[in-house]
Amino acid sequence: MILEGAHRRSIARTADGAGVAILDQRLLPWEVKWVELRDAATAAAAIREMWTRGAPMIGATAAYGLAMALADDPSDAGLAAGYDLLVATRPTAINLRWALDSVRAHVADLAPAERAAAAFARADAIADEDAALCRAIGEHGLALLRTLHARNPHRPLNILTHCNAGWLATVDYGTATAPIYLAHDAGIPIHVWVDETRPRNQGALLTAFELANHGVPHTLVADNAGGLLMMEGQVDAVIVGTDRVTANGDVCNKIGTYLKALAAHDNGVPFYVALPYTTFDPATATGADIPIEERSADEVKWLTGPDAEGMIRTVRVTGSPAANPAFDVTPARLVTAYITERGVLDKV
Ligand SMILES: CSC[C@H]1O[C@H](OP(=O)(O)O)[C@H](O)[C@@H]1O
Repeated sequence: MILEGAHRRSIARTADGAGVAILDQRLLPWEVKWVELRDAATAAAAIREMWTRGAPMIGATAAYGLAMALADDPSDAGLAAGYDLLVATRPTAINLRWALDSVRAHVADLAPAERAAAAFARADAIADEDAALCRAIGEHGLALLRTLHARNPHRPLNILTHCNAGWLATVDYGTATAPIYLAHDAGIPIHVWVDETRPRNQGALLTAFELANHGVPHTLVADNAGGLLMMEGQVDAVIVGTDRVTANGDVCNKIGTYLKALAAHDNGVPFYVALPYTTFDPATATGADIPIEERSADEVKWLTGPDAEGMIRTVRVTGSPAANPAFDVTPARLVTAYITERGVLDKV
């Protein structure tokens, strides 16, 4: 099912203002289902179990989750318990901690009776700011894509992306996809190679869904195809999102990103990382210091999707042991530039 319109806001306050509505991304693209989160425990489950995902998106969700915690218990103990519950959901994306720290700082000195409303207001501001940041990333990235396309103006610009760094991973526009959307809308012929992104298949299920919804030409490929495509000259640039960029510019992103960066470096293909300031972590020195989330081995061993009758089923591919690191680290030396809301920077 295609959503009406193209990119859109992926989180919104409920009508009564007491909760938030998010898309259950585990069901996409087969079913478009908005679910309401009305307490901190449900918000934590939504993040931990990846009903919703993407660094800025889990930051916004956690911010609202802390506001809901304070609506239930505005005491210092309630603030601490809500913070601890939500910050423990996923360790790698710095946006989660950044957003929780921001809300906590905003309310800590307030009287308990004032905390929930102030926390919701701060969460609203975080969400609105993210949409604006991603739009600005798109504007700066658009200028870059115009320059790249001018080198071969008689054919579409070919971009490869990994995982989903789209409007589903943020409040709107996306980070890696924002320049793609704006370039398409500006009439620049663009085509996207979409890495399927095993094992959670965010590319196959989410990025392909987003691009189809926006009418952007794209081709789904196996994660291992990117190196050949670059060697054959079929990729003009790689653009990815990120979950954390450290003080020295190392980039933590979905598992497999590092291998794309190596292939890009070996083939002289520019490798760009798109991020808002909320994903930059100057307090962490290098990528070696980032906690890499290890998710359930079942994500590698099981597959979920519609059967011939359209029923969503999960099947086990193997009974063998499996390992499932969810992220890797691309050294700064392999990054051509960072596409940010402040511009395209050769270092952060
Ligand atoms: C714009 S942040 C997107 C970033 O988050 C994804 O991770 P996950 O799907 O596990 O939340 C992936 O690393 C994307 O690049």
